[in-house]
Amino acid sequence: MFRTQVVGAAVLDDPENPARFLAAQRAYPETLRGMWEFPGGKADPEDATCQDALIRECAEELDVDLRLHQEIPGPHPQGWPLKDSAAMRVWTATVVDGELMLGHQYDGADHLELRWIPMEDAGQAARDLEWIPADRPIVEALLALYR
Ligand SMILES: Nc1nc2c([nH]c(=O)n2[C@H]2C[C@H](O)[C@@H](COP(=O)(O)OP(=O)(O)OP(=O)(O)O)O2)c(=O)[nH]1
Repeated sequence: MFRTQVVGAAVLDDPENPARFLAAQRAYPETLRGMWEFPGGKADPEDATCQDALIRECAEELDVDLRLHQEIPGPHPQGWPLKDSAAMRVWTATVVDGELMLGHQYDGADHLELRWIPMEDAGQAARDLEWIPADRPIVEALLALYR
């Protein structure tokens, strides 16, 4: 049992045949600043489900409405283990309303940058990013889904 439930979105450019997915560069805390992650956050007690939490977090952080597709199942029912007794459930998703503020258009407080990452070349571009270490197996699982 993990104390903190985190949820994350692997936002795809196309739900069936994705060429790119979205990565977000964290702005805080200082220990994670500059590292890349899946947009999302902590599920709140007010969220009826993890899916609701993920849609809410992405509306708040990215100002877009997501449709969720499939879960990228982790090794545990609570998803993928992170640090500090937290685990993250991750879904693939697409944007159904709103515009992503890419690159330096992004002016929210949570991230330094949002970037589309190409999935071609066996995911080399994704692997080259400095991910939060706990996210690396999730990135591999995402790439494997569409290989
Ligand atoms: N959102 C997100 N958080 C991740 C990922 N990988 C990872 O280890 N984490 C960690 C970082 C944080 O300790 C925690 C999520 O917290 P958060 O700061 O994003 O959540 P939140 O928006 O609800 O934040 P807050 O209100 O508590 O500041 O999970 C990831 O891919 N996405």
